[in-house]
Amino acid sequence: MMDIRGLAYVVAQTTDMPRWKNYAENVLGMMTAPSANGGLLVRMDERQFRLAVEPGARNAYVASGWEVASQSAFEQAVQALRNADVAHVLEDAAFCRQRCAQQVVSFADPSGNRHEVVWGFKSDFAHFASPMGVSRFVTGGIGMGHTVLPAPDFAKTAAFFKDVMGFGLSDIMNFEPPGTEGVMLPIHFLHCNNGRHHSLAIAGFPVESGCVHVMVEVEGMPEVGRAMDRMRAHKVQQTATLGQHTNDKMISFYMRTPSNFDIEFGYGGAVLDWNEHIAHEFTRVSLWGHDFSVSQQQLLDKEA
Ligand SMILES: Cc1ccc(O)c(O)c1CC[C@@H]1C(=O)CC[C@]2(C)C(=O)CC[C@@H]12
Ligand SMILES: [Fe+2]
Repeated sequence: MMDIRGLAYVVAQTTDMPRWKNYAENVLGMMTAPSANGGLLVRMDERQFRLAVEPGARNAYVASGWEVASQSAFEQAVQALRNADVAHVLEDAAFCRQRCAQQVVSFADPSGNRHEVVWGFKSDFAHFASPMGVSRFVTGGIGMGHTVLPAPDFAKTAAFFKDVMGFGLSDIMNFEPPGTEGVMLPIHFLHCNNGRHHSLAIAGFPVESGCVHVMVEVEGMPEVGRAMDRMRAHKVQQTATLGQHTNDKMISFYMRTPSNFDIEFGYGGAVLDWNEHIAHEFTRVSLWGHDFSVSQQQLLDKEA
């Protein structure tokens, strides 16, 4: 079984690189640098990148990068893929350079989402200086945040993350899509070997862009509010209002990225001790706020 320490990075693709650069710098408040392959490396901390944007044929999510702590942990991860008969590629030196890692193994989960397991990140330890004055993104030992992936083949995908990738179940939500009755779509919130409530969630429905959302976390409530101001100033589509989740206590809002998945921008997520946690099912998305109908409303406003 793998011993994953956190979400190291995510990869997206776009048909409009200048739009992504503008979004990353002026809305998210992250640093950017051009990459060797005509893409964009987006920085949230001292690492070379946490979000890689590649030129592509569509606007979509490409891959999730998962970090293990050492070469032996990497070999153990590859062995877990072999033992489970999962097709995988040990990426070549040029690819590893692109990902700023010593070694990369790539594979797909049973729902077809691409994953990369890496060890040994590269960093120039340049000071993180947000172009929008964001003090700091919360990364480090708990990873860059969380990602929520479509898992239409739900049971197989849940088993894959538990049995092959070593994730643990934090909690469960059975989601009733608005306007439906009796339809229950499962969402599992999963943790790896760090204190973040979830580094991954899987949702039992397909998503066109390849990802439901990626969560990034800042250090204080003013930084969340200032990001909302920038979202409005740049006319970015908001997909949920400010609110606070019941399970990880995160205070966050949601907005669209140029790659058509969402970013959850939050503060104050719980860091848990897994020896004390008890898995449960919750029936309420948020303690307060998080109106996910605003994205629909904005579309209706546009049509009117
Ligand atoms: C319920 C929840 C707990 C913690 C999180 O970090 C988190 O993102 C969520 C929301 C999950 C989920 C979503 O992202 C897409 C829109 C969903 C399906 C809803 O409409 C309700 C729950 C939402
Ligand atoms: Fe989330």
